[in-house]
Amino acid sequence: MTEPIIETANLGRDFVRTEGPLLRRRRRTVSAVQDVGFTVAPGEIVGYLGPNGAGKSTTMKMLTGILAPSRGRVRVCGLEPSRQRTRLAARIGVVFGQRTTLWWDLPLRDSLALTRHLYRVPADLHAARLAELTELLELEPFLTTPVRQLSLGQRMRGDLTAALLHAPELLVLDEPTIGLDVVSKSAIREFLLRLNTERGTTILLTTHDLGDVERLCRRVLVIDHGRTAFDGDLAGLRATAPTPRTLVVDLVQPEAPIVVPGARTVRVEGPRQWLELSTNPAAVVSEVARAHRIADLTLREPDIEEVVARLYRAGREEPTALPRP
Ligand SMILES: Nc1ncnc2c1ncn2[C@@H]1O[C@H](COP(=O)(O)OP(=O)(O)OP(=O)(O)O)[C@@H](O)[C@H]1O
Repeated sequence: MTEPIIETANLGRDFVRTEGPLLRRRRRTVSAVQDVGFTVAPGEIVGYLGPNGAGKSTTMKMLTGILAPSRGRVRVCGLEPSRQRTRLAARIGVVFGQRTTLWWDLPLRDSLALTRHLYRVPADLHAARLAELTELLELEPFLTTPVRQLSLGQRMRGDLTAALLHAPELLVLDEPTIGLDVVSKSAIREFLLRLNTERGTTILLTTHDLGDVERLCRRVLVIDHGRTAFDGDLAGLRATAPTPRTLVVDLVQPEAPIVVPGARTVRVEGPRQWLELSTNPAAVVSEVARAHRIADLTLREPDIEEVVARLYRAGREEPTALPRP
């Protein structure tokens, strides 16, 4: 069996916070990450999901060596991140969507040249990789533009290039498409897919954008309150937190809310009605068609956002019953 590229077990990290009014300040220990355990094999794309404050960034920081764990085990590329940070930096690429590692005042090309020195990449290798990434990420039009003048999408492409010039085995991304428009998001996603399939680069990403998850992640890890709450594929996640499918009915003309067995009309807008299904869609469709004049019908699968939200709610109601694979 191949060695995992990421390995964590019983991983935890506490922070001491000072709280309360000035004269009665108290120190309180909070566990940002309580008990996280998962492994990632080379070549996987894994989405690391969870609500705000669940512990995603803290985990990422432990994986990349920025933070030392308070307890538990973490190995990345066979190294202990916080103790072997420099060696690890040569093997992984990291992009935090809301921050840039590029030099703000330099043209993108010069900023990327400095990155080469940082990672001690030989000049010819750097030139070849830069040419390849320039083509894949379409950097040419803005290579001479100072980083501060780049759009968010252009800067993200620059940051990805900087993270990949030393050809890392693992790419760790924290919110890689945050704030980007639809076209830029799609360009980044397609690029990441190619990187994974053509170069075999392993990718671990946090995201609140469920389009990222649906397009990229064959596997998702859900973290809630600092613990691994789910580890599996999207279909498994959907099955874990069953969320009804919706039948969208376009009637020929507006009508009162439809009443049929096996469905509940949850929304009406003019001639369009949304029916939440609790049974086989075929039965509902034939019943609706029998009793109403229909212009169009669409069956909608539950949005993954809703599925994840249901999983969080389930976790809060019954924390010990969280599904594990
Ligand atoms: N340096 C710190 N000192 C004190 N508390 C911290 C620190 N860093 C994180 N925390 C707390 O730990 C918890 C987890 O934070 P973390 O940033 O890892 O969550 P997250 O899942 O990345 O959230 P988001 O999606 O909002 O980025 C939060 O309650 C946060 O306030």
